[in-house]
Amino acid sequence: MRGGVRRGARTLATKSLKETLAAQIPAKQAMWKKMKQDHGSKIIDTVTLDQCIGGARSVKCMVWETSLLDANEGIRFRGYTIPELQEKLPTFSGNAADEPLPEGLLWLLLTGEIPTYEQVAMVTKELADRSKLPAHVEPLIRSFPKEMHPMTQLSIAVLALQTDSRFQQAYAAGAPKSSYWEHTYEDSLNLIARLPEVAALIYRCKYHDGVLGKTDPKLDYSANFNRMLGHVSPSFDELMRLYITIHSDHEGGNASAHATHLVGSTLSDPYLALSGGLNALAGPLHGLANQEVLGWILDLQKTFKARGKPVNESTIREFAWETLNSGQVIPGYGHAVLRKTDPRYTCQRDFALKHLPNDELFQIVETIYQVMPGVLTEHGKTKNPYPNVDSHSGVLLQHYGFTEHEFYTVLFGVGRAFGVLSQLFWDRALGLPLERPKSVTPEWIVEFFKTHPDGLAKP
Ligand SMILES: CC(=O)SCCNC(=O)CCNC(=O)[C@H](O)C(C)(C)COP(=O)(O)OP(=O)(O)OC[C@H]1O[C@@H](n2cnc3c(N)ncnc32)[C@H](O)[C@@H]1OP(=O)(O)O
Ligand SMILES: O=C([O-])CC(=O)C(=O)O
Repeated sequence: MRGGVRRGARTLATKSLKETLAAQIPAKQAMWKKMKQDHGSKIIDTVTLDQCIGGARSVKCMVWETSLLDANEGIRFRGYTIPELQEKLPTFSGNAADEPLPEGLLWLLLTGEIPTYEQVAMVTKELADRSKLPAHVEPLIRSFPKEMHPMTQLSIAVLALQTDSRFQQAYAAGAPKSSYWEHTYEDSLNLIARLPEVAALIYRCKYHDGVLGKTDPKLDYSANFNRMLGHVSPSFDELMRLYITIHSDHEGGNASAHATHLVGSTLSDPYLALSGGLNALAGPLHGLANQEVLGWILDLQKTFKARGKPVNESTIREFAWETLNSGQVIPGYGHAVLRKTDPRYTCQRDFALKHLPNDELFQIVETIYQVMPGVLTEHGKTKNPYPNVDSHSGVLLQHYGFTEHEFYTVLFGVGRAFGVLSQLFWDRALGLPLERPKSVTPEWIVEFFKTHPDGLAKP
């Protein structure tokens, strides 16, 4: 099936992505309506004071169609684990051993169905057709000061793309609620289509000569993104396909997904909503951890070179304790929900074992993996001493000469757009309401426990 995705043309019998979604909406709306009628007033969770103060960990209070996280197993995208996606989603070459195409994942996230090669080819073409930036965006990116963080640049650039928002235009023209899904679809696809050029412009202007590499209509989304960034290695194209796929979604409660969903619930358009999500992703406890991990590893190397010692289990342990004793976290380890090694870490490790087994930084990451769970367990604070996705991504990028680690979270942001915008589509198609949980003051809590010393009884 080599080249099938590139050359696949739409046959008359094949519905487009938008037509497929339009056909799904009535049944989905009916399903949720019935769910509310049958079970709407029943209790599915309770909230302790610890959860109220502690970032709402594990409180079930939002719906998310596109993925679900299990603390031990990790993420499932529309019910599929990462190895299952790698087995079932179309690849660029047609070789099943290669990495899935994010265009196929987008079809899956939106529709819940594994796409055919033909459907994936349609998405590749649709994204390419939508990719032209509004004229003012490129000069804006070129005007950013070099020292501005790439995530700040990305968030501003996404806001600047908003001048083209179909949702905003339709809303201002009085569009009915029943049509919101359509405008959200248009904005979300346009936004996903335009992110690679925006990200590549930020990268080329901040670190290089400001000139984008040439795209090729025969290539897919990820390979063309790499070309614009200035990378031409087919093996790096494979990594980019995997990278975007695994970073796309992590159920609804993570900070970038939740922020996008929250902002979108006010009927802000997808550009405003995604920018909010990207701002959350830019925090070091969330997506920025991938930049921090690489920084930590490079510091480790530098420190022990200066001390005349090799990087090995013993010096990694020493450096980890220095980090912990200075009151900092070990980036790339721990997780708000996961309690085992993140399967996104494992699949990146598998990629490294296949493509770069002898890479020096990969060997260091392997040794850190041997040492760190023990150190963090001895430290005794973190509930999860195992690595998360951010622990591995940087060393893979470094291997392909993508050394500017301050930029890594931008790549995460491009991937995350696939998941959060797919959900935003369903938020509007299902008419989900304004999000507005209840907060309480410390005085309210004190008063509450005066009258309910044991709290409320469990149902
Ligand atoms: C894509 C992603 O967002 S994946 C996460 C990326 N972030 C990182 O890798 C940063 C490092 N990790 C962390 O800071 C945390 O593990 C988080 C933010 C991811 C999760 O935070 P929480 O859910 O609060 O974790 P947990 O309940 O285990 O925290 C308990 C304590 O252990 C500490 N802890 C958690 N992870 C670590 C770590 N990697 N290093 C040191 N201490 C840690 C917490 O800071 C907290 O300390 P405190 O009681 O003094 O406040
Ligand atoms: O789930 C979380 O809280 C953080 C995370 O790993 C992600 O968003 O990818």
